[in-house]
Amino acid sequence: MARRPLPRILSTGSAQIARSRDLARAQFARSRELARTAGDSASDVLHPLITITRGLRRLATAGRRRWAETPKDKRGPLLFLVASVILVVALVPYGPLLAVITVMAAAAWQGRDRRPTEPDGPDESQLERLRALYEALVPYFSAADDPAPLYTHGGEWEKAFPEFEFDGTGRVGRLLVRYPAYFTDGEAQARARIEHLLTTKSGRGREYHFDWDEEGNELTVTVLAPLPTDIAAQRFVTTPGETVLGFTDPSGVQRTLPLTHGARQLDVPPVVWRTGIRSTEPHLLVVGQPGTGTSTLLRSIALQALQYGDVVIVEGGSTGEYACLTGRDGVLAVECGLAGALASMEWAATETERRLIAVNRARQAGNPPPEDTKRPLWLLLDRPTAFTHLAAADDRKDPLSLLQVPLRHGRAANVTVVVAEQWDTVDALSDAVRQHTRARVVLGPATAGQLESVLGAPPHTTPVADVPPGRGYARLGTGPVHRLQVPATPDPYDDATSDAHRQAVLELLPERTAPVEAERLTNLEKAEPEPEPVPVEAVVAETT
Ligand SMILES: Nc1ncnc2c1ncn2[C@@H]1O[C@H](COP(=O)(O)OP(=O)(O)OP(=O)(O)O)[C@@H](O)[C@H]1O
Repeated sequence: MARRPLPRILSTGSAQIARSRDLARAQFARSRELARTAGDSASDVLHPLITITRGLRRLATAGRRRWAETPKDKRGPLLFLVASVILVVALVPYGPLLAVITVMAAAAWQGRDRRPTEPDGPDESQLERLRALYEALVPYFSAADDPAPLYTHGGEWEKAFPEFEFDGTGRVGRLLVRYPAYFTDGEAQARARIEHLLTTKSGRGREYHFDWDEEGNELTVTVLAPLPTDIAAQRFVTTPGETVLGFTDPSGVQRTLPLTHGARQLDVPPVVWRTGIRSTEPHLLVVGQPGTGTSTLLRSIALQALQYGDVVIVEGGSTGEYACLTGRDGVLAVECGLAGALASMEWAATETERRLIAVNRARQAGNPPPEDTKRPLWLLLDRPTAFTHLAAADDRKDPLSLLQVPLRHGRAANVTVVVAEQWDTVDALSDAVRQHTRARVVLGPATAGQLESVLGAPPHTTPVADVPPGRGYARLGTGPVHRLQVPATPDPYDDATSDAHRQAVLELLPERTAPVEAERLTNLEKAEPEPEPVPVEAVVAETT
């Protein structure tokens, strides 16, 4: 079909608009150029005056400091000496003129710019580093039949590295690498080879971020600053339903969190996990090696959850790391034994069903959800697979199998499940746990394969050799993989805990209400009516 021409009035009108827009842009550029030239000339003319003024200010400050440092009993003689000098200068022929010239010369000398002049380009050792990097990349970024290769031995590295920055130690801090279009940047293995090479050649012991621009055939390598490891647990500025998992890089998230760090106030980018009815990642799985901080993360989550909800803790490690929470307001149970874990999980499954039925009934009657379904309930399970083995040996039900209902219907019933497991037992987790925990955290050292198996995507940063406790990666659903540092939330009953961190955790603990709390769960169980079958359509509606 032939394209119809634009009506004449429209085409001439739009051409005029475009012409006037070009004219305005050119005028704007010209006036900006004029302003810049005028600014440069003014600063050239005024430069001596600026230097002398700066020098006079420095001389005055030095004089004031000298006066303040002089002991009180010596100030009288000093004043007398200064007055005598002024008198002599005033009486000597040309004295005042000479004095003014001397003061101006001294001020000019004092006011000179003392900043070390920045070198125009890289120094010899930095050039050597760039050349070495370039040479190392030649075998990966060249092809025998390339008529104009960007990478050749002894070639021009300046074309391959158009932008670079060095840090204070003389190592590369940021580098823009251009590569030929035929490099297979879509293949994970090809990328990994380049990333590994750049990491080793640019200096080990640091974390690097790799940003591949496939369209532009460019790779930006950035050295990441270490995440702060000593931020103590505290009340975070969040809304109900938000949980701070830890802190990350400023480039990864839009938001910052005001924090207290010792005597200082900081704004730190957080990884915030949203739970509740509208959450797309209603449950969390944390995996790590022993001692990497998984229990610390669960304690941090518990302290935040207790602000607005109730918490049930099931601890398979039996290390007593949650003893500080026992009997606190809102802590329904802290279970370390199989019988207790089974009872808690049975109650949790029944409670989830009860809430679901109540919410569905209210909806069908056109009413808002009842009040007793709104308070968030958190089930925190630390190494629950330990009970799987015990239950099998004792011929009893596996507490993990009871998690199916809270995992499946928890979102609609305001029930959130957090499971922490170690690498060696992670395979023992049920399918339901894997399927419904869409928020994921990996703490401590892990191979690229392990990270991908839990997070579902590789991180864009390199791992460090020495990983501090609480360091790892977080991914919420299908979002980006963030570097993560969990806030220091140690067990306050641990002797190794520092006083400042112990105090920080103790201040966040709710009031102790035991022994009433110890009986609360049992009472709840007794008062619980027999669960009614959940209407199938309603459940489907909730979970989609
Ligand atoms: N975010 C953190 N900041 C500072 N120290 C931490 C952090 N996380 C953990 N630690 C310290 O590391 C040690 C181990 O932490 P944690 O007990 O939480 O690890 P874990 O993975 O649960 O291991 P385990 O199950 O063997 O106890 C503790 O001394 C703890 O204080």
